[in-house]
Amino acid sequence: MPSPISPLIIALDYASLDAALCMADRLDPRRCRVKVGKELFTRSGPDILEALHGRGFEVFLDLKFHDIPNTVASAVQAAAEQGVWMVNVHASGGRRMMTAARERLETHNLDTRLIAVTVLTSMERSDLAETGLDIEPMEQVERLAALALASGMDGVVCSARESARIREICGDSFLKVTPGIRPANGEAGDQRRIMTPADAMAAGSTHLVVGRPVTQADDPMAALVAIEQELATRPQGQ
Ligand SMILES: O=c1ccn([C@@H]2O[C@H](COP(=O)(O)O)[C@@H](O)[C@H]2O)c(=O)[nH]1
Repeated sequence: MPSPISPLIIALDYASLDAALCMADRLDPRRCRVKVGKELFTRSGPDILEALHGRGFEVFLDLKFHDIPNTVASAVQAAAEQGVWMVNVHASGGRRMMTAARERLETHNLDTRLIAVTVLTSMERSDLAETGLDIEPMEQVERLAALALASGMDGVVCSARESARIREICGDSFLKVTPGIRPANGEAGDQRRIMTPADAMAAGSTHLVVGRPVTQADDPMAALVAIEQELATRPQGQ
């Protein structure tokens, strides 16, 4: 299947396979990738992956594995063997967990992108403090991104607010997959560290994850086209 040149990944956060495919059938796999998350996968199982692959989509399976190294490595292997383009783990699972996942993919010659979640985009400083980390999200994101790089990850999930800093620390080719994307004046909802699509790209994000701004819009296709136009018309060099 041809890789889309677009950085857009549409989050298919739906409660059924039929609802997700209804949306997918309006999308063009040459213009975006799609993301399958916990709700949809728990309800539909691997059938959704087969259906999306059959339609030509590259799929990011966003299950954020976080467990002991052997369990995570086996889950990552299972995802990759189902042909997903990208899968993720939590960087806070630590170096041995991430390394085990990387080694498992290499042992089985699986080329699925493997990335690690740093700090969820729904979290702000006060949320971190309640978990015992009384620091700015940026500090923890920097720490976990460096650990993810050292543990063989292809990139991280972070907010676009951290993309520029991660590019400095981890380089251009290290993927910065950024949810929390909101059009100007868009509703943040439960997200806390947000950015507009154009600003996120200018900051160095390599991929933009967009869910509700498209899927919950009155006219999802118009919302998607508006984002595509915002990206197409952003100033050169940004
Ligand atoms: O830190 C993270 C990690 C994952 N997500 C996922 O991205 C989408 C965002 O959806 P919106 O509707 O655009 O807010 C969603 O599937 C999350 O599970 C994230 O938001 N933040």
